[in-house]
Amino acid sequence: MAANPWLPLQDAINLLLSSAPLPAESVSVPLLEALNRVASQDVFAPVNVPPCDNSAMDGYVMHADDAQMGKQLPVVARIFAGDSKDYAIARGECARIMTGAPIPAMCNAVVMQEDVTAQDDQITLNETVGAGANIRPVGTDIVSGDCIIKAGSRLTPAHLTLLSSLGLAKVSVYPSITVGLLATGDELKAAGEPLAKGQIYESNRIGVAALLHQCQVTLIDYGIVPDHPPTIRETLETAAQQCDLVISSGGVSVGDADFIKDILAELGDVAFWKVAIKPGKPFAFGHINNALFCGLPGNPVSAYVTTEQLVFPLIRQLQGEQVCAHSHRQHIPAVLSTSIKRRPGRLDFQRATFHVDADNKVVVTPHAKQSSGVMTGIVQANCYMLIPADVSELQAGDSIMIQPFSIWENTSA
Ligand SMILES: Nc1nc2c(c(=O)[nH]1)N[C@H]1C(S)=C(S)[C@@H](COP(=O)(O)OP(=O)(O)OC[C@H]3O[C@@H](n4cnc5c(N)ncnc54)[C@H](O)[C@@H]3O)O[C@H]1N2
Ligand code: MOO
Repeated sequence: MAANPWLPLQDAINLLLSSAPLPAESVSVPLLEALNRVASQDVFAPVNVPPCDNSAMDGYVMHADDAQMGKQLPVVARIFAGDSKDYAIARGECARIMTGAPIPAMCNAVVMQEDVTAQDDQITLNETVGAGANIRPVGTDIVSGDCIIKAGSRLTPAHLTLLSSLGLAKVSVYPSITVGLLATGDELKAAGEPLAKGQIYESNRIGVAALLHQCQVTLIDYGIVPDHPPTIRETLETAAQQCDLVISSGGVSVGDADFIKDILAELGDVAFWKVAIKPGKPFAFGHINNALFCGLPGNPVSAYVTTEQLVFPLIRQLQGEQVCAHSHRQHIPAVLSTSIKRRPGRLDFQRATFHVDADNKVVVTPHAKQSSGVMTGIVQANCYMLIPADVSELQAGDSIMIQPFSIWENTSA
């Protein structure tokens, strides 16, 4: 047997990614329904944005030769945003212009109204400006024909705003994937039920479901399943028929009621089930017929961390993103505020809090309680602090990488 039978995280993610086919189909949906989904086609701009040169300020528009301090100019027109008239503004004249209004022919400078003295229909300039001042030229943002969104990009509110600015009401995205969730364990009770001795409230399904909401999957809840192999088998078979991916929690370690790996091996295959991360070492991955299967550890923090570190990259690729095993999350360097001693062997995702100090240094402090049953640690933290597998000791002042919570690396193609 190998000295370290646990799979390094990168290898585990690479195995997950190599099992995740990219979606083939595409659906066109209204923009708001596309939020957090993945573009299935490159999007090319059908128009220029802005469509014409326009004013960036409320002020006065003129030829730049007239935009000299002390100059007096008659105001011969008022131009509003959306105005389609062709104004003829001669040299030695100007027009009142509002933000967003088209720049008339022969004019090439706008002076802000704060920089003029206006009286009756005449202004005196208190500033000199050059050609192009306060003008947003046609196509500054987007030139017609530009590729503005690449296939494989996850669509954010900014993408939707951009698409809308081009007059597009729909966008092509990859179809939703269906994910089944179940929690195994005789001790688990649903909220609202009384607890008998030794029982606990089940919390992993809601935590995982809430995390997966961020990737817009269709969820099917298979509930709490007792540690009874025939019932687990039957639930997994049903879920595998109905879902692209089935996720269970609990029963994946080595206890006498940990049946998940054996049932997975019976119904399909186990690609791996031990990953060198802490928390989250027992994590089973495999197939049941055409469905992919992830068996999360039962401890709530372990289930949460493995969802973020292992299930997310898998789902993102299943949804059409091209995911990179080592940069699917944003990492930033930080300075450790305290010394740490620990048992090496697994990449540790310690729950921690970072802040930026007076010298602009990012300083990170691990949470006092690192047990994989302590969910308050995650709630109170704002990042994971990553201690490499081979490190057993760190000193205050050492440099260390952190992953801020809820910020994904932009791996868009
Ligand atoms: N001899 C060994 N024991 C354990 C090992 C090991 O390597 N050797 N690994 C430990 C690690 S690390 C973890 S993580 C856990 C994972 O075990 P399981 O996936 O089999 O999970 P369970 O035993 O079913 O449950 C663990 C723990 O979590 C509670 N739990 C389970 N499901 C839920 C849920 N849906 N909501 C809330 N809490 C849940 C459960 O009651 C247990 O307390 O194994 C270690 N053991
Ligand atoms: O890996 Mo377990 O998840 O350490 O508690």
